[in-house]
Amino acid sequence: MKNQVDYSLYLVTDSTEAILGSRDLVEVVEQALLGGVTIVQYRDKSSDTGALISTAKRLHEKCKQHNIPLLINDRVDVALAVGCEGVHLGQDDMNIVEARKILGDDKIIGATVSSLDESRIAVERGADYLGIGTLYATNTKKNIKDIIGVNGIRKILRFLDAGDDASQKIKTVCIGGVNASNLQRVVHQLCAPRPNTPKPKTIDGVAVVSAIVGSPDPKTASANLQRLLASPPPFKATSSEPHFWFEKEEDEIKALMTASTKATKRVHEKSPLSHNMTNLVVQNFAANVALAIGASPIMANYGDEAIDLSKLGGGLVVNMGTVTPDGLSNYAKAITAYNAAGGPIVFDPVGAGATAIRREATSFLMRSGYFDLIKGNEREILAVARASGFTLHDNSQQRGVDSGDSLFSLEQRAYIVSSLAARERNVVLMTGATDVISDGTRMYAISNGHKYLGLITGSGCTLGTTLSAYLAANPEDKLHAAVAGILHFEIAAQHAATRDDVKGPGTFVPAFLDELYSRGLEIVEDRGDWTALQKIECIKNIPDAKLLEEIP
Ligand SMILES: Nc1ncnc2c1ncn2[C@@H]1O[C@H](COP(=O)(O)OP(=O)(O)OP(=O)(O)O)[C@@H](O)[C@H]1O
Ligand SMILES: Cc1ncsc1CCO
Repeated sequence: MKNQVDYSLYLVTDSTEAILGSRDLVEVVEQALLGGVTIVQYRDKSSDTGALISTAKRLHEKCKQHNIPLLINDRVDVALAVGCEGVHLGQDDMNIVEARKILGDDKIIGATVSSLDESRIAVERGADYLGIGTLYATNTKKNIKDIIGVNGIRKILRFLDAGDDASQKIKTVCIGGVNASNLQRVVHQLCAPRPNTPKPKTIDGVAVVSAIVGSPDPKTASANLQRLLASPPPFKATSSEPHFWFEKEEDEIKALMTASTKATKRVHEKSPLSHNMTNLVVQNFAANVALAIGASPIMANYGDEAIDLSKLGGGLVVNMGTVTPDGLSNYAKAITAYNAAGGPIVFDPVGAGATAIRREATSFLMRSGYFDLIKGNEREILAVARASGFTLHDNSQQRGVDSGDSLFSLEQRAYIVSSLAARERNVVLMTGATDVISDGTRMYAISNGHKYLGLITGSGCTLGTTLSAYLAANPEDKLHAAVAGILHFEIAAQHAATRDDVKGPGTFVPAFLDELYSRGLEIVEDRGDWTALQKIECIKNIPDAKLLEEIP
């Protein structure tokens, strides 16, 4: 019986005022059952035993009517008293072996784990499933130590895959901050293909708390999460399934140019908010670039403010150019808010590989949530690839925040960028004289721009600002949106640099702002055409060089 349990939409209850409010928990759970949750865990850390048993009995009645198992968090005695289907034990709760002796083999015993060691021990002690987390920080769970992100969960899944039969067969659910706006990408990221693993262990379910219990309509919220679980995510094929939609490269480029024109028009129509949490060097320049391309900038570094800002339909840039401990916790809050609202986030890991602090900051931010687009120069993207779990066969240490000469060929860069995008299930852009961008499947090299962009500070940062607005205004295809933003930015730079009044990097900056503005207007008013100026190449063949290896 317990082998048939469906862990896919796993409801964990919460009776706190902040989440349940004044509603009756049993009624909320009944609604969730009607909406389609597949298993329920009753979690209540504050009620006394009598109240726990009484609520658990009522919950069990409802669960039985729907043929759904009920587990009790922490309290084996309550599970016994109620006769429900099992328990879920945290690291500080009763040992699994003891619980098994009391409950017997037929009951379900789950365990919370957040490390390889805890997973190994839980399997050895005979847990039926693992609740792996914390995935993302939530308002109820802020203990940073336990936040392991998608990568931490992937590591545990791999570890289980490499273990004995019990390890391979154990069921898994992820927990922490899963909601309707991130559920598909979390599952999608956790199911990313792995080299030499034809059928990798994937997650069996997602545990949800606030997105159901805190919803004013738990039935609809659960049904919506079920629908999201059942439908394919809005992503295209992955890099393990090469998929090109155009037989001829020129057709692909033509489609890209049509999409770019549309994307620029949309930025002007919508004037999306570009919320910048950026470094101290570029604040003013970034705000001016946002205005010049038709977006609405706001420089807002207070993390809690993102809860409101994220609901305004804009995009967020997290740029760690002048990172501080305070900054990091503010970025994490904003990432949580934008992920919850579903707004795009551009991550600019400035100087990512330069110091130990920046390497740790990169890894912390990658654990804090999902980035729709990660952009950086070559060395920064290499550092991000390491933080994502790749080993790179390159020992170069980043020197400053600006990119130096390229370490790799164009094809090698495309390989790195597309591998990272496939693993993160997002878009990755590596800037330089030639930019390389990929969503894990499609790969483009863009050679527009001008060398003056490399001679002023903040060209990469303000490109990030530009991309946040392009992604916000064009959510249906992030790769196309980003290409459009890059073209707008770089073709404007070409125009500016070749003007008679521009004598060098100093006079280039104001001319660049003027040209960003005029190029946008030309497109909007159907006076301009970038087709003749674009220098885009589709990259179809990447080397099978062992440049990157996923950490086993
Ligand atoms: N030599 C060049 N020729 C053409 N375009 C360039 C050149 N160098 C940089 N760029 C363009 O400048 C922008 C920023 O890229 P770059 O790699 O210099 O970013 P970065 O090092 O992160 O910059 P920063 O740290 O100053 O913000 C991109 O649009 C890129 O294409
Ligand atoms: C120069 C510099 N230092 C930290 S951020 C920054 C802006 C360019 O990335």
